[in-house]
Amino acid sequence: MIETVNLTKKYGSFTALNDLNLSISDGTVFGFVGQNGAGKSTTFQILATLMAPTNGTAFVNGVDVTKDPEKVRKVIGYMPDFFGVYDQFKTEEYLDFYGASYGLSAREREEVIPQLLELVNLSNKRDSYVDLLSRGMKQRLCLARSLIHDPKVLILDEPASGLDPRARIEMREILKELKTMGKTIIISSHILPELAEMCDEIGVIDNGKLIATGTVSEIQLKLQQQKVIIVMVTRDMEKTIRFFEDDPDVINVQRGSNGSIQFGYKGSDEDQQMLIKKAVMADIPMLSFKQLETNLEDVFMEITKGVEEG
Ligand SMILES: Nc1ncnc2c1ncn2[C@@H]1O[C@H](COP(=O)(O)OP(=O)(O)OP(=O)(O)O)[C@@H](O)[C@H]1O
Repeated sequence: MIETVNLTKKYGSFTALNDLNLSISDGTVFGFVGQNGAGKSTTFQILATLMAPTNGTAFVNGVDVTKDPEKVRKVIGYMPDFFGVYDQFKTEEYLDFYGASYGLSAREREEVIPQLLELVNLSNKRDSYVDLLSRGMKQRLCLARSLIHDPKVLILDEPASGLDPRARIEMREILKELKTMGKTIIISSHILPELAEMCDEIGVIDNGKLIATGTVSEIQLKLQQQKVIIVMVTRDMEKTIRFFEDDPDVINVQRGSNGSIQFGYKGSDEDQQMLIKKAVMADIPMLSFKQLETNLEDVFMEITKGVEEG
């Protein structure tokens, strides 16, 4: 289980993650999709205990990442979106080095490393220098490294980025195999079709905010249909939030600053007129009700691009 609770990260005055709430059950493959700079790597680095959040927290396998990072590290495998330089290592030595750093005995390493090389199709490269591997091979080696201690949870930051179509398919096949092994996987990409086939659920992040979650087809529908509304009230914030939450076309009501409330709306223009009327009749002290000019359409266009174009 992976859970984030109001997860917020600020870099100076810039908010990279804004009140992110995610819940991913055991055994799920969860795709985290968003444009460049949306906040994916920031989320993953917090989940991997490499960075502390500014506010909120996250739980991995029930353990709070801010309170017991050591325990979290034991159950996660993290694949960052960059690959370091390891010119002195051959493939097998590289995995051996990581196995030893995780405290695996020589015997355990001897057993597990050939299995991992087999899983990522690198058995025939065991004696090659890491720096001489192709990009796709390096990515697969990096994945093998993240699996060395048999973690329950995998956090994979753009594992298919920069790969050619064939290497992408290879990566996808390996991930499918990991899914059948029962791992909980959170995987990011800036392209929805890349994740569509292998993920049970998808979350879309934009400007540090989660703007939609669900299955791929649910997401596509939501992003196409959703408007974003901002309501300003002078008082009765809680009552107003409850009022809008009760409407079946309202999604994801969030409290903003200075008396504002923001939510997604999937009703028609007529439904929206009714909603305003009902709000007035319910004595909601609205100063304004405004439909935002959103870039949801841009997000939709960007993340649904074909993989070849991405
Ligand atoms: N150390 C940092 N200092 C300041 N700003 C940062 C820092 N790290 C990230 N950011 C900013 O935070 C935002 C989110 O970055 P993040 O790397 O999480 O995005 P991302 O969704 O992973 O993007 P990409 O797909 O390009 O990897 C970006 O605007 C980025 O410029």
